[in-house]
Amino acid sequence: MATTRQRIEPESAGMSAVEPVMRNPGLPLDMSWVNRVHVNRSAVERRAATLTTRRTVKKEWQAAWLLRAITCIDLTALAGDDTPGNVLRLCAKARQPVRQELLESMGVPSLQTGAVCVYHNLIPTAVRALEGSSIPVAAVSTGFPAGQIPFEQKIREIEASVQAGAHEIDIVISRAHVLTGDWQALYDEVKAFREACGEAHLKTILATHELATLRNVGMASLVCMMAGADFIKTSTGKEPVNATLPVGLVMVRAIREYYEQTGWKVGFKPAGGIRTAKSSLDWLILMKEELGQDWLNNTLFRIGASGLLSDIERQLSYFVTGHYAAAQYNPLV
Ligand SMILES: O=C[C@H](O)COP(=O)(O)O
Repeated sequence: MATTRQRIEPESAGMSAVEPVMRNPGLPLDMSWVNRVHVNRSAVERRAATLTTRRTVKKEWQAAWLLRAITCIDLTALAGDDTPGNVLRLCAKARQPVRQELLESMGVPSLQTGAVCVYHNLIPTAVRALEGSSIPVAAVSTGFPAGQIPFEQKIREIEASVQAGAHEIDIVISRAHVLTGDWQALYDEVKAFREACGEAHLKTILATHELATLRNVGMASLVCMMAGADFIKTSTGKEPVNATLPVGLVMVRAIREYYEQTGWKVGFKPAGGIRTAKSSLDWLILMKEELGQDWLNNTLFRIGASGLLSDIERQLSYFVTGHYAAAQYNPLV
């Protein structure tokens, strides 16, 4: 039975109104800036390792941060066996990510995830299921996850997804452009994707594990932002290694530098393999420490995850009741 615990203030849970962020318009490719990117791997690894040990988030604050993490989740179904039925359940979960009795115990009237993320063919199902809510539908695109389809086909896929009602488009970059050092080709590709998106927001997936070096990750981050990316995203969730804190650190430092140089705020989305409440807190800590409060909301931060919500709900249930719910009472999302 849920008992009422410390009330969670909406602001600390990231549920108060957030100033709209003007979209990054991009700028001409500046190779002198891109070539200046240098990454000291051991310094990055040291900083990533200490980031999450220097700051701990306890009790009420932890519950507030977990609620905030939920508001930032791109709740994802990207499997070969996805069906309209799965996506309907996913959308219901996006509307009500945590049991109402738990929310009431924390004094939180309502909560929803940042977005629902699906393959192109399931956009209409998601759009219908989310009607009347403010939850955007994100679609993966451009031959996700490998991106090994012709350029024209990629453009048509983006246009078709926007036409079908997607508000956000998660594209994969051509890793070959990075691996061959053809930064102009990467810039041109992402700029064309941004144009094809129109009003829909563009998230550029770097698939960092396939970019060979952290320097390439930093350079690709910068080129995508120059080409007009609204978000830079770590991974597809399909690489052998997906979101890691060192890679995230390189990417958020690139975001910070881009902001300092241009005044434009670009969002960040770690994705792939994020399954525990503790790891969602680690990513929030990274954002707070490196980019500050402005990035701690779902206009500038998303977590791409298919299997994170159930652990967060389990931890919130513990916070409210003082014990963990038996496995059969935990949701399967
Ligand atoms: O963009 C989101 C990722 O594909 C999700 O990856 P995941 O299934 O490992 O959580």
